[in-house]
Amino acid sequence: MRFAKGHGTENDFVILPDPDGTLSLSAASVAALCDRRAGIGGDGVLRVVRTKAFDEPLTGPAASSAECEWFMDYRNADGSVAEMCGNGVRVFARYLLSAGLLAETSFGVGTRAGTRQVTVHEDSDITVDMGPVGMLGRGTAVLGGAELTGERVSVGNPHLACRVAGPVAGVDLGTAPVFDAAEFPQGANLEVFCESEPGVLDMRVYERGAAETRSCGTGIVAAAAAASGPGTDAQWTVRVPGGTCTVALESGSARLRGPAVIVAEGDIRLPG
Ligand SMILES: N[C@@H](CCC[C@H](N)C(=O)O)C(=O)O
Repeated sequence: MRFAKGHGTENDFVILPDPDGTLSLSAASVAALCDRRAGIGGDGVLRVVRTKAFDEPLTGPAASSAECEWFMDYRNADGSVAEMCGNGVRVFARYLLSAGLLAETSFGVGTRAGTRQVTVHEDSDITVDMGPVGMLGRGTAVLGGAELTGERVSVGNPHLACRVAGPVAGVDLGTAPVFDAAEFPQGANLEVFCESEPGVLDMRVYERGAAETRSCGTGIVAAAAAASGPGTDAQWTVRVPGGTCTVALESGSARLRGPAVIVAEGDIRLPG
């Protein structure tokens, strides 16, 4: 089958075009595709399916085919399903355009968290309207035996965004954080961030279902929201190991802007 590979600030994805929804994608197949030695390698898989052909029952705010022709079926590298992926939506949009599946510069993309509106800029950056940002109160995780406290934030998917005192490079993200199951029944993504200069955050992330990645769009929004405080409108530049994005927080919603590129295309026999 055809595949493409793309990334947004080095959060990288295997893209599988499946317009008519005929592909049966097991967790084992996803993990094999994302394997960096035996597969293509990626932090996740973006299955590109027409919204009207996406037949999984949706529990959250459903994306309708009237709002968006295409649905991003997101899978983490370990094969688990996620509600949303901010960098993934940008890369998904770039793929739709480069594959000639859409020609507009503004359109909706379906996700399990609802439709996300995308705008493609002349400098080739892409902005995603990330929808409502839910500030859910304080939360904790244990990382390497030490307790970290931060803000629980929903960006369609769950996050614990923790402000740390020192440079984020000093935080050991080599082991999986342990979350309180009462606070995070579905698990969570963990962000550590500090304000390196006014209006600029440095951030690293340990992603649910993938370990440390070089960027996470929903995590960038969660860190910006945690740094601002509930109900505060603000603009942030967020630096991650894989690059830089900007976030605009306004009236409880967020817009995320950053790059997205397709780096390879080819054929692969689907593993599993
Ligand atoms: N990298 C993504 C988030 C992908 C999903 C996440 N690991 C989860 O399980 O919630 C992003 O750019 O937002």
